[in-house]
Amino acid sequence: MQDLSTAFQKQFASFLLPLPDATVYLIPAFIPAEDQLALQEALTQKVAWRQEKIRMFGKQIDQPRLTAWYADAGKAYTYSGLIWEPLPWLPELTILRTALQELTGASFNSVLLNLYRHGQDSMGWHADDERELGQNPIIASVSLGQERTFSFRHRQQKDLKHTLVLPSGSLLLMAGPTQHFWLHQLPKTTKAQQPRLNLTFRFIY
Ligand SMILES: O=C(O)CCC(=O)C(=O)O
Ligand SMILES: [Fe+2]
Repeated sequence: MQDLSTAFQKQFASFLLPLPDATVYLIPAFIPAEDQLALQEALTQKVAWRQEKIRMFGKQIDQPRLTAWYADAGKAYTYSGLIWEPLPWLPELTILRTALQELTGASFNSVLLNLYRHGQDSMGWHADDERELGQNPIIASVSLGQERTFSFRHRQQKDLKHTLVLPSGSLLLMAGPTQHFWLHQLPKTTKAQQPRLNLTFRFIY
């Protein structure tokens, strides 16, 4: 099982969200403001974005976002009922992976990227609890571009909810029992119009 380093836990204690049964940190300025736009543009251009389909009510419909998956060779991942074959790491992704590993003390061997083209792109309620992520996965989620609302909902205590805003350059780190007890989503909005990139770094066993 993976763990956040003691150094990280000390340094970022004040960024820990007050959620029961969860370990979630929101670090607003993980990527310096002056680097955000260039990184967002490079990834938007270079990433091999795909429009995947999902089955809904027996029909094939477009997922409301574009996606891509980069990982170490030999890793296959099932996500949203799809089997993903990894693409080799881009330099920009390697730099981010290394920075995240140094910051957190955790290891990451894959990254799922989401491109929300406008406010009608979204991700529904789910937990990142696939078998290959192991017991208490550490998921490092980096956001670039349009800030969007993100919410948590407790699986058993239905009145427990938490909504936050993910600004450009932020790092949302989910660890411990979070996926076991909570669902999360990125809802649609009529407000946000600009694109948003999201990168979730994971460790696949
Ligand atoms: O776009 C986001 O912030 C959420 C992405 C997410 O939950 C996922 O990729 O599993
Ligand atoms: Fe997720």
